[in-house]
Amino acid sequence: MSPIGRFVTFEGIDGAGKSTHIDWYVDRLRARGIDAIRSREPGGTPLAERLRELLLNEPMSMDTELMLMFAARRDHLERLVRPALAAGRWVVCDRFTDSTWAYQGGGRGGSAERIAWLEQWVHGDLQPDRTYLFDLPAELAAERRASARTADRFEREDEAFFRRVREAYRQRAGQSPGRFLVVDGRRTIEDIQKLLENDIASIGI
Ligand SMILES: Nc1ncnc2c1ncn2[C@@H]1O[C@H](COP(=O)(O)OP(=O)(O)OP(=O)(O)O)[C@@H](O)[C@H]1O
Ligand SMILES: Cc1cn([C@H]2C[C@H](O)[C@@H](COP(=O)(O)O)O2)c(=O)[nH]c1=O
Repeated sequence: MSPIGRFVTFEGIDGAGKSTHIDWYVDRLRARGIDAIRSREPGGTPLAERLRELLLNEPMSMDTELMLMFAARRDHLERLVRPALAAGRWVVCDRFTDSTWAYQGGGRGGSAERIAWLEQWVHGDLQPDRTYLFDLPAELAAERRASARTADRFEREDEAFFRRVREAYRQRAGQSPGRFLVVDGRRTIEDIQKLLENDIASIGI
């Protein structure tokens, strides 16, 4: 019997700690003999990475941003995610459509109806099997970002924007408690790793 692929996503406001843990998580899966790949959105394919460059750096309207996010996602799904899952691989992805609900919906105040329509069109019933939401107050995330790197177009948004994004994420997690695991980003890296390690067993190995 062929192995079952799994789709795992990492979510959270910028600076909440996703990138710190995702490589470690993929390594832990591989140590258990799981064929896992890491990807990210926007991005993950040559075309989607080019769209990422634009999305993170080029000024654009809210609607253009929303449509480019989904254009990048469609390419990523067609060329990388769906083939990998069909081959029984695990795809561990830094952000997916929950980011769109949180940033373009919560942060920018975009129409929920449009996001829902695009979500249905672009990926139908495909949803992650597990989503880790790294939850951190906006002011703490801003402090962590400041010491880490140069800000892109999203990271230059003010604290009120990130408070709305965080709230939208928390609402999403409340709507799908079976899919989400909310990780308190204030915990130590070691504590978070223990939590993730324990969780891997619960998602079907
Ligand atoms: N649990 C933690 N405790 C203390 N510092 C942390 C913790 N997790 C991450 N950090 C630090 O916070 C900073 C931001 O973390 P990281 O880059 O992982 O965030 P991110 O959520 O991936 O952000 P982005 O979405 O913008 O890429 C880094 O300097 C990292 O070392
Ligand atoms: C998928 C997706 C992403 N974003 C935003 C969120 C982040 O600020 C950037 C990506 O940067 P990261 O360092 O890789 O986290 O893109 C968004 O607004 N909407 C989305 O759907």
